[in-house]
Amino acid sequence: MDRANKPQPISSPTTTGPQPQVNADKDRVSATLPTGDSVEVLLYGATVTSWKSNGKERLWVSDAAKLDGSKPVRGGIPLVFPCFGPPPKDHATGALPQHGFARNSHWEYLGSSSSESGPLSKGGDDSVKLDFGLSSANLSAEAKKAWGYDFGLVYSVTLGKDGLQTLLNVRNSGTIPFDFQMLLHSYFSTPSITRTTITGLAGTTYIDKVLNATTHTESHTALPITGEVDRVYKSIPQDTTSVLVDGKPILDVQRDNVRDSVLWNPWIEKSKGMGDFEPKDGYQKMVCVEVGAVDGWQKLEPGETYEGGQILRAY
Ligand SMILES: O=P(O)(O)OC[C@H]1O[C@H](O)[C@H](O)[C@@H](O)[C@@H]1O
Repeated sequence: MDRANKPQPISSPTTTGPQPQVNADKDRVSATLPTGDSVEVLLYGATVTSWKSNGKERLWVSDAAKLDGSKPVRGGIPLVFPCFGPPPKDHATGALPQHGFARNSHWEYLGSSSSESGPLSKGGDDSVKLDFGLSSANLSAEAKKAWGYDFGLVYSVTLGKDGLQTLLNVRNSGTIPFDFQMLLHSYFSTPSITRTTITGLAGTTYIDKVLNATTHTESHTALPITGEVDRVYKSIPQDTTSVLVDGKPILDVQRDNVRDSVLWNPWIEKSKGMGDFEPKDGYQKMVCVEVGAVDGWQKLEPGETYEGGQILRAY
């Protein structure tokens, strides 16, 4: 399917009036709603690099992010699959790089569809869904050698009046089972990290990667971010984690069939150590709330599928 080269305005035969617009070229696909809300996805990594809602950019992307396919994008929503972090050496993913291969593989644009129903189309408003695919057949020789399973991924990015949904579908298309982890490594924009708090994690057990991977229980109803944070919250009972500024929500992150979330801000020293993190004080303007399945492994038998993701709502 080589539809990526042609611009693809879409229209629905059942409705009149302004319709969502979709444009695709060989590197990226973008969609804009009549309201002006928009999303942009780079085929490299199927990385969402922009989501504008009510006139505001909601994702943070580093000024030094590589968008040319030479390195995973520092910002937006990189996709982590089939391993999170550095994989354990004695595991089937052990030869893969940190966070796996999905974020640095070239995905195929599978096309768009519009819908008047679904979680982002309340009251019959149009939403637009963009589908992207990656399978063992179009993996680099290097990644295939490191992880030789037969799989198919479909990543659906749906822009609606009420928010953005990103959903990953994983299929085992081979004859032997495999284990995987997945994560949507979202970098959200905030006007000021010192005015930012995170809610919806209280009572949850987390691994603190800054404190030698020790286990703790979250005690804050509204968690301030006052230094480097790198935590894996496991089996979160609440559906939604929210980002607040001055005590008011700016964004809800709703887990969709996944139960874990990583909270990350590199703060001063870690930002200095990342060549693609600019400006160096950019840590003041971002926070990562990353939903996924990263506590242990998901096992897929031949022919089975798994689906998980997030629904984002901006205020
Ligand atoms: O630098 P990257 O490979 O993109 O990883 C960026 C970050 O991703 C996650 O949030 C991990 O929990 C962090 O430990 C890691 O530093």
